[in-house]
Amino acid sequence: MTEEKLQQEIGKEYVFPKKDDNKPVTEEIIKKLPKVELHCHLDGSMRVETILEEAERQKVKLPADNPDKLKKMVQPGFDCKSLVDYLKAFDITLSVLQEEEALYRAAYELIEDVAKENVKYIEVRYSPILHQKKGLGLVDILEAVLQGLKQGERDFGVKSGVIICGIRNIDPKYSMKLAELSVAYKNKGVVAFDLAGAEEDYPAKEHREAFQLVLKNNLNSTTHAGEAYGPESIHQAIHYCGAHRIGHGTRLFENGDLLNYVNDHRIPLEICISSNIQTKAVKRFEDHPVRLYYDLGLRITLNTDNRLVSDTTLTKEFMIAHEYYGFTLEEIKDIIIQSFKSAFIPYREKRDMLRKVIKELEKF
Ligand SMILES: O=c1[nH]cnc2c1ncn2[C@H]1C[C@H](O)[C@@H](CO)O1
Ligand SMILES: [Zn+2]
Repeated sequence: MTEEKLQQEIGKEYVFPKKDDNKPVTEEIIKKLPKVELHCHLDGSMRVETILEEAERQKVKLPADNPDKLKKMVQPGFDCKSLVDYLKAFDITLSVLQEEEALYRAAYELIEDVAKENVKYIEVRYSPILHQKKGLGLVDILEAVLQGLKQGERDFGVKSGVIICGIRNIDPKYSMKLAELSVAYKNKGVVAFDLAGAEEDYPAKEHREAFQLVLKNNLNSTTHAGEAYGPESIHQAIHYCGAHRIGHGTRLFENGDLLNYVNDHRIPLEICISSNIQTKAVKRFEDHPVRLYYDLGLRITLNTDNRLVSDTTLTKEFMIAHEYYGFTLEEIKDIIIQSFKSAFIPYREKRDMLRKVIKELEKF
């Protein structure tokens, strides 16, 4: 999109600012910065070795029996054609996530993994209804993950919250059940309700009853939107479902009026750059609107989406932000602070956490 076209769309004069912060940005530094992750799917972020071991333990047949081959099958990479194509990888991860032991392990290991890159707080999302193939109940599926996360916090010091996902392409009556589960676990580990899955042909407003229940019970919500469909999808997420944050929001720039609304209301965007290139939300890294969003003052956060499926880490995502869009160290620290501000943590607790984080960030 040309600069002129952008200005027409956004309805305000847009000037690309010059940045004169010359501090080096290296993987080593980014890894050490205290970070927060708000958009990370449990079933997309397992270790490949764990999938193999769990398959053996549970006698589940996988389409490949060694880590390299299996990786190729669960990492669609940049040749992936669409979101629907990308989501096929989850058939494999979900095949070994149908027992409490495996759910506990996946949650625990995710905390161990993110601790290695100094993530201080993570919101882990998944959809319990996708884990019922062996007959587990929704509460057991949630408890297993909560226990894994808690043990992870004890061992590695990373705090976390669960976001429960309804699925767009599954009957909305199940979203309602998941919304009820989310409300029942409010202040007991669940921090929000979300809607994931195939976006095109499955509008969020079909699930608005679930969102209404969540809202009326004073629980947070976020919605995947503007990833495989245009800004109309983001409009629905906000105005029909009352989403407090937007998952991706990649195509928000196509509607300047809505973009201004999102900006004015400080609605955070959970941006996942690598995932967006893979699902073809944007064609090339160069085309991603993250720089534009930041410069316009939108509240943005950087995330992995799926550590295994997208073959990434939060450190990698920040390095991409630096290498492709010129984010400086000061800007990266600013995004980290914005991310903390966007977390679904009670205000006073968040304020205290933020103070500590800012002190730590000042050392870099
Ligand atoms: O980027 C995504 N967009 C929409 N749905 C997604 C994305 N990543 C994962 N999912 C789906 C697949 C998982 O099974 C489900 C719950 O984590 O959410
Ligand atoms: Zn996602």
